[in-house]
Amino acid sequence: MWEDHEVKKPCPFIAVEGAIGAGKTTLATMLAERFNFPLLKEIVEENPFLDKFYQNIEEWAFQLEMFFLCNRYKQLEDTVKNYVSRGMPVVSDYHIYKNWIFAQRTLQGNKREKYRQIYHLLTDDLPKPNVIVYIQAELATLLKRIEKRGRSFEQDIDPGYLERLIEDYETAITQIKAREPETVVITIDGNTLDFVEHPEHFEQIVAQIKEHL
Ligand SMILES: Nc1ncnc2c1ncn2[C@@H]1O[C@H](COP(=O)(O)OP(=O)(O)O)[C@@H](O)[C@H]1O
Ligand SMILES: Nc1nc2c(ncn2[C@H]2C[C@H](O)[C@@H](COP(=O)(O)O)O2)c(=O)[nH]1
Repeated sequence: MWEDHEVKKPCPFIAVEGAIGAGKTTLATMLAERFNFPLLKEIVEENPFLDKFYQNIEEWAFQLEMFFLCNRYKQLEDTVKNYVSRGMPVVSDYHIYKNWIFAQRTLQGNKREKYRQIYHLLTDDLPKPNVIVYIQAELATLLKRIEKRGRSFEQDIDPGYLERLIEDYETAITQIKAREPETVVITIDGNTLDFVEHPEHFEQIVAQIKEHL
């Protein structure tokens, strides 16, 4: 149980967010290790639609978004059962809202409306993270990191798509701040803070998070 407080604060459910390649998985893994919290990690490599999606977004968007949604729903259901409902902290490399951020960008018309209804049915009653670590990164940074990560199906991602996602994330974070004032949002400058190469940058982030735990 999480009972390490003089003033009662909620048990940490931390989500690391940011656009593709911002450094979510890397930072979430480092934070989980540092705080000794269980890590909830995105399933990417086994996704059967990602490759096809990047070749033809319009054709494959609905299948891909549904696959991500169902996978994350199952993962979060397990996380709630195993950790959150038992008062145990957890760190995740995504927020469930990510599904809707992407779906608004990739789906149109009837399919978007069908997806919206299913998204709300599945997620409205799920516990949401109470701390969001948002890694803000510009296009040049994302492109560099995507190249560094080297997944073949991501190497030809349209920079315009990434640019729009950067804007979508900015909008989404602003909306979350307004809608959920109780959620702590910590914004990290992913362009200048290099927590991979510079341990002192990581320590800076840890100190910022500790203030809210
Ligand atoms: N702050 C950083 N500085 C330098 N390289 C980074 C940084 N964060 C992540 N990386 C590298 O960039 C690539 C993408 O990071 P990753 O954590 O997979 O991003 P995301 O999960 O947001 O898509 C990886 O190769 C990782 O090692
Ligand atoms: N269309 C969507 N694509 C998604 C979603 N979640 C992840 N992704 C893509 C983006 C990357 O190519 C890859 C891994 O994601 P990272 O954010 O960890 O880089 O999968 C989604 O919900 N919809």
